[in-house]
Amino acid sequence: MSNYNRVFLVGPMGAGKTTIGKLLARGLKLGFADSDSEIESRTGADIAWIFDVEGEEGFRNREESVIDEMTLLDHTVLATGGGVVMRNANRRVLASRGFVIYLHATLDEQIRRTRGDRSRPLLNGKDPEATLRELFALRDPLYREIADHVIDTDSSSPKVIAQRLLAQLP
Ligand SMILES: Nc1ncnc2c1ncn2[C@@H]1O[C@H](COP(=O)(O)OP(=O)(O)OP(=O)(O)O)[C@@H](O)[C@H]1O
Ligand SMILES: O=C(O)C1=C[C@@H](O)[C@@H](O)[C@H](O)C1
Ligand SMILES: [Mg+2]
Repeated sequence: MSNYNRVFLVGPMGAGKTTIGKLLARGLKLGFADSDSEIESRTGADIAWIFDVEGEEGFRNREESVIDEMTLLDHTVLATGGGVVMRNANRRVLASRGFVIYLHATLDEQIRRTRGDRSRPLLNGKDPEATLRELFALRDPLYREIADHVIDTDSSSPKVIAQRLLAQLP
């Protein structure tokens, strides 16, 4: 994988966008950025707080403006939030401004990787597994719609997946 200027990672919660993104950026000698972290540092509050106070709509508004800016950063691997594909405007800029990689994880693996982590407000309800299932049914086609490349993350470590991406991509 060479000559990549902007790489955007999409996929569900627990797919490894943040974890693999850092390794991939190192391998590509690119910078790394994460839209969730950027939203938190701009707001001065964590995502759970933003959902509490401003609701999901408030978070999505912040996310849309951060995505519009960050998809213009050159020499960067950008890890996005799991719900980024819910807005048309985000899908449009991701698809048109860089190389989009969909990190795919099965529902079972999403459940395993997110269990007990309270930092994802959408999973703090009564039945996080049902929520992950519903979100995945809705979003999987949208991740695929904008992806230039899809990689399965279920059965390998983040390090191996990053290496595989470095070797596989055109
Ligand atoms: N391939 C993998 N194998 C095993 N564990 C993994 C793998 N990828 C990620 N993980 C683990 O799953 C958890 C979630 O990973 P990470 O935070 O990178 O996901 P994410 O896609 O950025 O999620 P979000 O959309 O919520 O930001 C972390 O504890 C990470 O170490
Ligand atoms: O899947 C989602 O909708 C989310 C995923 C996280 O990355 C955060 O962006 C936030 O918790 C919402
Ligand atoms: Mg992340």
